[in-house]
Amino acid sequence: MAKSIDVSDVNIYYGDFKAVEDVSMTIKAKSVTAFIGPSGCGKSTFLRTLNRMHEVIPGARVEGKIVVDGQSLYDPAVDPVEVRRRIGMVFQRPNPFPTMSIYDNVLAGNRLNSKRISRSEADAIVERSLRGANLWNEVKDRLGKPGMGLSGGQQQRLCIARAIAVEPEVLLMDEPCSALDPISTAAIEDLIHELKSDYTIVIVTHNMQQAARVSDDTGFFNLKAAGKPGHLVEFNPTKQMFTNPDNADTEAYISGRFG
Ligand SMILES: Nc1ncnc2c1ncn2[C@@H]1O[C@H](COP(=O)(O)OP(=O)(O)OP(=O)(O)O)[C@@H](O)[C@H]1O
Repeated sequence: MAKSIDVSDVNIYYGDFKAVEDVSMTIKAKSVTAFIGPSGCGKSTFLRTLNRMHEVIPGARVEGKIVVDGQSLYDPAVDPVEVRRRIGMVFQRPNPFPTMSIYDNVLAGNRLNSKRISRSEADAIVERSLRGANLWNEVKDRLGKPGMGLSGGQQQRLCIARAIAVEPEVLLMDEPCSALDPISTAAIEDLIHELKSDYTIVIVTHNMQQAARVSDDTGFFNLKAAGKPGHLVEFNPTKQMFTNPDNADTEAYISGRFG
């Protein structure tokens, strides 16, 4: 079940350095939300707080509140490992496990999470996930071959299959197309469009056209000055953001006048 995410007054630190300041927003369930903004303004840092990946960095911490469907993510009673299962992540560079077959790559998360999966259950998860990632037809005859033998775009779809195999509620994507050619990028964008009927998707992208094409809502992050924390300048429906933004800095960034 896709979930909404309510973020209130979030500050994010690396040790003493405040990287992101005072972010509040509501990310809608079953929609695509894009984060855009110049390099270093904290988009990836903020994304990683949404599934408690930020805190694996020594000294890193988060203040404020992030609530997923009524449950506070940072409540002491919440298990961060369970959070990362419910809120999956796809990274900039496709990262299939190099020694594993396509089949085992898809199941890697399930094998970490649960006790035993029968062969027929495993087969069903692999097929469902690869179909979900639009990769099944391309790989169904070579499931035992290494995941690394696929093209970059296929590897990224394999990583998406691995992420959806554990049936998360939310999918976080950190520049998922930045290492891909335009055809693979289009395939991933089509896939994002299809996946949003089942998942809440949050994507960081440097590609403004991509944000405009795939997202329903967009958040524009910026820095007040070098060395200052990043902050959320504007969060609005993507259509409005790209045609009639509220903020002059958003308009300057979108029209390519800075960043
Ligand atoms: N592991 C880390 N330790 C300390 N500081 C970090 C770490 N990762 C990021 N930062 C700092 O946090 C700030 C935000 O970085 P972040 O990577 O989140 O920005 P970004 O908007 O995603 O940038 P880009 O678009 O270049 O990927 C930057 O000042 C960066 O140097």
